[in-house]
Amino acid sequence: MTLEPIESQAQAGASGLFVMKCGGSTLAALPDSFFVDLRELQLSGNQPVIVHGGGPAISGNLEKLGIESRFVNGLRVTTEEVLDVVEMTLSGSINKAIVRRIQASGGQALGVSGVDGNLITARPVANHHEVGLVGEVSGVQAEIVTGILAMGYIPVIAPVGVDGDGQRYNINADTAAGAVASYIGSPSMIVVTDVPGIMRTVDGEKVVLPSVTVAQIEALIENGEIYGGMIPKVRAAMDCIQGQVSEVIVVDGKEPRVLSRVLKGEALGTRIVR
Ligand SMILES: Nc1ncnc2c1ncn2[C@@H]1O[C@H](COP(=O)(O)OP(=O)(O)O)[C@@H](O)[C@H]1O
Ligand SMILES: CC(=O)N[C@@H](CCC(=O)OP(=O)(O)O)C(=O)O
Repeated sequence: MTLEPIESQAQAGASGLFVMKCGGSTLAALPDSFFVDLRELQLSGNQPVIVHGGGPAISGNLEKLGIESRFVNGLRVTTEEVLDVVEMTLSGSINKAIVRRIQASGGQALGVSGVDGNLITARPVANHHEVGLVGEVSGVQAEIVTGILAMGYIPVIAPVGVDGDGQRYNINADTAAGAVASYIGSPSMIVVTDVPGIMRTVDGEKVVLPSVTVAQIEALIENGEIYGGMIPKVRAAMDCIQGQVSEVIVVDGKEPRVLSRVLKGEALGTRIVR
């Protein structure tokens, strides 16, 4: 398999619209300068949309409450009892912590979960017999996202979905972010995590792949070089890289001014392209 660098394509496009997924692995470690960079991007006419995770915080809260938690293929087995903690953590403390950090940097943010205004509608995943109340996205009310942007706020979205009967679902944050990017027609999605990109071992050394195509990803999953928490990211990328979403970039949130550098097309992290 050859993995040649591929030139960056759309970045934020003319609209300045981009979706950023922020993983629970990195949220607490994000420096204040990350939010200053975000604020400056917003001031210069970009339209950031944030979808966040919070897996480690959910696991911590479940442990404190003595509720058992386990994952099947990267998805948390979710009962109603677990879902109470998932919703409390994602839509509550994590969502509001991000909103507060943006506001403290001088930016304007409005936090919602996928439940608010039926923003993210969901249905049970195919393997719901194994994982319980985990959802896949059946729709996104794009006009809520664009409406929040039009008011001058950065939408901060927690990945909890709802169906027509009012049933809640736990949605993997990478999956939710990819769906939001698709439905709002964002040219790119930036996945901010705790590693410098998608890595593989070459001559016994770990190297970051500057770019990978959707076809190459399958081989990397097959040979075990992509595993665990990276799997939902690349699967979400494969699902959303079509239509208007032309690239998904996986980057480390601790890299200085990572968002503006990625949007300028700098070779940082891994770009997943068609
Ligand atoms: N090929 C790979 N390159 C880089 N990281 C990988 C790879 N395969 C698996 N991973 C794992 O994926 C993790 C990121 O996923 P996860 O912990 O779920 O983060 P997040 O909370 O940001 O969603 C990395 O810390 C690393 O352990
Ligand atoms: C179904 C499922 O597994 N949902 C995730 C939602 C949070 C998430 O995805 O957070 P990260 O991005 O930090 O991993 C969970 O319960 O942990």
